[in-house]
Amino acid sequence: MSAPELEIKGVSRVFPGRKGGAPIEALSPTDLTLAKNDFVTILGPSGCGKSTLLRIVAGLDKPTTGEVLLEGKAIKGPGADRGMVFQSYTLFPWLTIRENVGFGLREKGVRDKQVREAVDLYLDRVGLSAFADHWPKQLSGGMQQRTAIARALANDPKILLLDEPFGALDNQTRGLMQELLLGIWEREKKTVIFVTHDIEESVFMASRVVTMSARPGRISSITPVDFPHPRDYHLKADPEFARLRMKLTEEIRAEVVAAASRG
Ligand SMILES: Nc1ncnc2c1ncn2[C@@H]1O[C@H](COP(=O)(O)OP(=O)(O)OP(=O)(O)O)[C@@H](O)[C@H]1O
Repeated sequence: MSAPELEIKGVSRVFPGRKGGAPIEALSPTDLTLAKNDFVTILGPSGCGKSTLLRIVAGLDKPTTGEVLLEGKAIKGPGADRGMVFQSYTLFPWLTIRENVGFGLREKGVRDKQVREAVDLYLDRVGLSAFADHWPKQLSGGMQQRTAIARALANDPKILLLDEPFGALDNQTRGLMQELLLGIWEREKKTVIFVTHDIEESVFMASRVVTMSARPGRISSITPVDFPHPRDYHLKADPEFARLRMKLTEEIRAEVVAAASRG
């Protein structure tokens, strides 16, 4: 295996209980290592700590124990080396699509010409060149998420962190977005962590599917997904794809049933 790109080592998170209640162990000590160009999807029932783990990797939250290393360096806070895309549309409404995509680069003091080149390149990659001068509110949800992906990529991060990025989209748009993101990943070879509730999506996108169980959140399985690239929607009809989807459905189902019986 090549040198690890990201190492999650013994990372846990305990939140203080509300109003004197018992503390909440959102994440029990967790280890996960990603190689460069890995595409890991994280799948699990609601409340199993997926977002907590992603926020810690992003540097938006601090672990109670453990540490996260990116290319051997401990993560201490948010940084341009990690690009985030959330489920809710997070574009700046007062900036045009072009200005949104170029925002991070401008903040870093990159020269205008380079900003323009990067913005043009990534708007082209997500198919939004014709909308560069529109405002976010003039775009559909899918187009806003494409802009958010272009914005994350324009900063040339080492790793992309996506928290249910297609969760609010209709099924058709979602399928197209999956192919679009995979196409970009196949080309750019970024390292990706992608949180989703959707089992089919988790298999379609991933090199490895990590499942998590709740209370306290922990990794319950890691499933390699070896289908070749480029992948397109025909893969979803493949018998081996159906077998993996069923295996994960059963795992997650058992988790949800167990969590419900714990009350
Ligand atoms: N700031 C906080 N304070 C207290 N408890 C929190 C906080 N953030 C998360 N939790 C709790 O930690 C647990 C894990 O939450 P988290 O949002 O990471 O789960 P998740 O798997 O991403 O859920 P979902 O799929 O519903 O988004 C939950 O029980 C949640 O209520």
